[in-house]
Amino acid sequence: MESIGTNTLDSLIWMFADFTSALGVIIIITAVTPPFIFVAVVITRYLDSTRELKRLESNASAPLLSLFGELIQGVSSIRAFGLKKYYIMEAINRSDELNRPRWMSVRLDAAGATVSFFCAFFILWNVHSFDAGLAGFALVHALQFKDYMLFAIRNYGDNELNMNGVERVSQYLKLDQEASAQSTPENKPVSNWPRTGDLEIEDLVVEYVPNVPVLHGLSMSIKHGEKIGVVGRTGAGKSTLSLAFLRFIEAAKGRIVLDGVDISKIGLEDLRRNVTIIPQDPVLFNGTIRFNLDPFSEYPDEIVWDALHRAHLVRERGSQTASTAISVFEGNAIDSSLERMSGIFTSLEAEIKENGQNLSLGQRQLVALARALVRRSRLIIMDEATASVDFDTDDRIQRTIRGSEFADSTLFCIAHRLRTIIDYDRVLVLDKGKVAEFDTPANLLNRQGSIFRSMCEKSGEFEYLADAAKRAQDAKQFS
Ligand SMILES: Nc1ncnc2c1ncn2[C@@H]1O[C@H](COP(=O)(O)OP(=O)(O)OP(=O)(O)O)[C@@H](O)[C@H]1O
Repeated sequence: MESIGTNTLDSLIWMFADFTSALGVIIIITAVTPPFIFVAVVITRYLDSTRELKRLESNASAPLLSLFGELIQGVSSIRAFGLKKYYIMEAINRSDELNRPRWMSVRLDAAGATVSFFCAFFILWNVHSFDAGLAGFALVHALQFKDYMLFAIRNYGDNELNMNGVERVSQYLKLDQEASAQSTPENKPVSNWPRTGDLEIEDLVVEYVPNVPVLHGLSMSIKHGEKIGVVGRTGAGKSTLSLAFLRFIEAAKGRIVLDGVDISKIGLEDLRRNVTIIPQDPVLFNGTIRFNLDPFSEYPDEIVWDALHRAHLVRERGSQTASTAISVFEGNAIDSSLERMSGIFTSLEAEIKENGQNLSLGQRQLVALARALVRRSRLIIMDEATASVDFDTDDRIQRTIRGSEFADSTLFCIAHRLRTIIDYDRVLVLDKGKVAEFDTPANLLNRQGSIFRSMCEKSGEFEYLADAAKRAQDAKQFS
């Protein structure tokens, strides 16, 4: 964008100025020495190839520069593997490639010299019939011809590079746009929508490429507050389903109805404010932890602290205001509001760097979980949300999810770790974009030959999973 804004116009103007000047010179010399027109035609044809050479020169510089980068970063590995000779030869070859098009300037010099030569030759040939002033005028311009052409071609090359940026922007402009973010008065859901997490998925077909469905007509009915584990082989369509809930991909057919409202009919803002996704790699913003949990400052500090506590991002419960929570840690003489070693927050003003660079992936996932806790959405989707935390933390998070915090929320949890979802209400097994199995974990485990049973067997912890599923089933029957 910077090169479009600053360089493109300049190089365009200079290119036109230089080409016009070169054309002016050709006209002047041709007027004085008419046979020059033949030389001009030959030279212009030859200049077509010099433009191509300029493009080759630009292309050849990237491999050489990237080789320098590799050399600087990997110098110890190169020495360790004795690859010095290889890299020296590679550098020589790449700089040869870069220098080959540089013959362009030599050829241009030759072209310029040819122009001056022919001009001088013609003048001398007709020396008696020429006015001295006119001869000098033509010769001076003939000598400048080379410079004009050199700059015109240089600007032409720069211009081609800058135009790559313009071309990319124009491609982006042609991309399909998302649906409208705002609901219209006719399709705006009621203010407290969704009151329940009742969900109906009816014959849902989703495709990334037209007519190539990834989800093939999924249909299911989920009751308010149900916890659904979603499993399946890689590429089965689990993440696609989660993207469809937020309409990152629109349904090609069928619909998703949340608490009686077809989600495809409302504005994206209303939908995405009310559905929370905790993705595999959560996005965090540069700012404070408070800003990351509650960007629109809609909730009091107590709720934000509570969410941090439940997501295991503060050490002690204590009192839940910022000032008192800091005082809990006063004895530790913490000079930062984020304890670096443990990733525990001691102030809501703790800094989060761009994209959460100062947190581990597991900690970023916990922050995303805290975000969901603050919003208490009725529909929560966790896409491998705890894949990067240790078993113990995962276990505690699962207890939080099953606890009163999410009692009112319908939860979809995509998990490769089967123990994460083994005591959920139901397990959805996706296979090649279709519902292969959908039942309680205990029922699926008891069904000989079920995909879920075979996944549990292959996990190496079948006994544990079978026991946990049975205990969960018994607990539900008892309650
Ligand atoms: N952006 C995309 N464009 C085209 N096809 C895609 C795109 N993203 C995913 N797919 C295809 O959709 C299918 C389902 O992918 P999806 O990511 O939903 O699988 P998944 O079950 O979540 O896999 P994993 O467990 O590895 O995350 C795959 O066949 C994949 O190739």
